[in-house]
Amino acid sequence: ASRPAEYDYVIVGGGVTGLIVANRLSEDKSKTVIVIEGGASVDNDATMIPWKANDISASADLIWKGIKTLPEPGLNNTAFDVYVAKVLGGGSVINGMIYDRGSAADYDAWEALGNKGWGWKGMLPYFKKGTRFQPPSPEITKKFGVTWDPSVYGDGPLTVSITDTQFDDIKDYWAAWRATGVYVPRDGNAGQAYGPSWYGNTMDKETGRRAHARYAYYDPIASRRNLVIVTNTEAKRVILKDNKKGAIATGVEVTSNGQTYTINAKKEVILAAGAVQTPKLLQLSGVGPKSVLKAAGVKVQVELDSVGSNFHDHPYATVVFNTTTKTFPTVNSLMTDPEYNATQWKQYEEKKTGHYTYARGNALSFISLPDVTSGFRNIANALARQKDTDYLPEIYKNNKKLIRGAAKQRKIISELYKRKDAAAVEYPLPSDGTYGLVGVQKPASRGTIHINAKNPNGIPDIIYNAFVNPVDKTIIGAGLRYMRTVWLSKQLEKFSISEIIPGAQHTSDDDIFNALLASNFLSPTLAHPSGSCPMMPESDGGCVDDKLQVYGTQRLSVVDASIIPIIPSCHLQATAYGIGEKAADIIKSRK
Ligand SMILES: Cc1cc2nc3c(=O)[nH]c(=O)nc-3n(C[C@H](O)[C@H](O)[C@H](O)COP(=O)(O)OP(=O)(O)OC[C@H]3O[C@@H](n4cnc5c(N)ncnc54)[C@H](O)[C@@H]3O)c2cc1C
Repeated sequence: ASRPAEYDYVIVGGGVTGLIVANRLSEDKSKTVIVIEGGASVDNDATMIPWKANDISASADLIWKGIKTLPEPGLNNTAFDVYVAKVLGGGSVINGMIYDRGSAADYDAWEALGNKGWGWKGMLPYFKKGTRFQPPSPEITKKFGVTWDPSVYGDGPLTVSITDTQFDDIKDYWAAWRATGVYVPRDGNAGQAYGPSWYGNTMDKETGRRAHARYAYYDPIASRRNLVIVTNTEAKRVILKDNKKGAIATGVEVTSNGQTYTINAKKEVILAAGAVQTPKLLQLSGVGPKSVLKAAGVKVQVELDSVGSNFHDHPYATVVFNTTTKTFPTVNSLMTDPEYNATQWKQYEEKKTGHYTYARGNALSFISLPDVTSGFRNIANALARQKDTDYLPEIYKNNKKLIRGAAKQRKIISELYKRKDAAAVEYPLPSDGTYGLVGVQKPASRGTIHINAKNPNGIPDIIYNAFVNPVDKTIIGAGLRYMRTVWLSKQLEKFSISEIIPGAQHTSDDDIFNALLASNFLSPTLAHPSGSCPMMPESDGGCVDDKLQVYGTQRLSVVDASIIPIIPSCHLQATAYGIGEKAADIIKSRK
């Protein structure tokens, strides 16, 4: 109760982007900043020990409960869990810890959609500003041929490191990838995420701990008096007052311990609640599609169909192989050998090194469509030839702006499909190839997030429409056939690899897709929800402009993964860290 109820900046969501913006805005002692976070501040083994990043069940209490998709029409009408972090630090506290940026072409695509300054050149300074690279030891660097480009990291708060625990078998998988002849960048994070590359983890080698957004951006500055973080507090809606120039955001209504109160914003309300919750909050505040708001009994303040449109992620297939190895230790030894486990745990406790500092690996292959298949032009042309209204969600049907924006995206994606310097498929580069992944990096399908008419404050109606656009299915087929050529190459013969799921007998696109579907080995989400309040011109169905302001409003912005117009070909956190840094500068420079 002693807390003031008015701040210059009210930030909703203390996740990756929210905490970066909070840190940077509160650098100016004359500005007051509050962050409203639904989760708690938590440190436990699951959030601190890198190896635990492999075990999502260990952090099961740190997600928003019960969030699921509606039945997905492209996936046998199955409903899927949607993992959304509920903890101070957001997704970075529970994610897989890999730090990888997209290729230059990915961000240039954002700029091509009309977002000035959001291309690779505009993003790189912010990627650098946020990060500090901790290399592996000289011995490990030499033994495994690890490469990186120090010029694309800076001296920032987030440590990105490659652990000295690597497993010998990865050398064979690297050899198999090299033998394909694809381009091998020195560091995919230098705008060259096409080809196999080493990548760091969000980890601090000095402490052996996961480095997350709270660890990097809040703990070191927690004593600032002009920055307040309230945890276990949920934002319910943004308060918007009518104004001649559009609805003006004056504060946020929150609940905590059963009490509801308002926190006023003198300068700006900044939404950083993530790509699932931000569109919900906007709609509960009266900003969104009229039909959705009316059905839910919410008064329309700003009619904006783009809120909750353009929703997408990286849909993927899990592929299972039989492999054998005589090597010791392997990545699995911690689980299979109690004695080894005990020595590794001791080493971690005493020196903060060893197997427990290994998260989910340090190498990934992002591969262009021309490298994946000689039929890349047919796929690109099939997408380009689709009608502007094909395969789009209902809300697009009568909205010329949404259709126009979707058509522009489709054109850009089909061009990216023809380029060798932009990736269409992801394959982790493992030290054990038992579980493979074929990840669709530039999906053409689009979904929506809309508040539920019967229970607007509850779980929203979430649908990815994954694989509804047939082009995405084709990419799974082509992607798997290409992966087989790598996994069955001479370089990997010693592992006696054979395919179990979907099974080598399935060779056509349809066959592969249907077999994966029948085994439940397809998913619409790699926990990279994006795009649900896209940054694009308003006339193209955008939700925020390139200064991150919500159309039709004043003093209201979005800074999280919702603004991503087209998902980059990479895991998402590095991009979210970059967006957070850039967003802070944009907000600071407002007149
Ligand atoms: C399980 C999982 C695994 C992942 N694996 C990887 C990976 O290996 N590599 C990678 O690069 N990326 C990964 N990601 C994705 C990455 O973590 C996210 O892209 C990133 O965190 C997005 O940042 P954000 O700021 O948009 O949202 P978040 O970091 O999710 O932050 C949003 C915050 O807002 C809070 N919030 C939401 N609604 C409200 C409300 N109404 N009131 C108050 N607070 C609210 C949430 O509790 C949360 O803390 C993973 C994500 C998850 C969940």
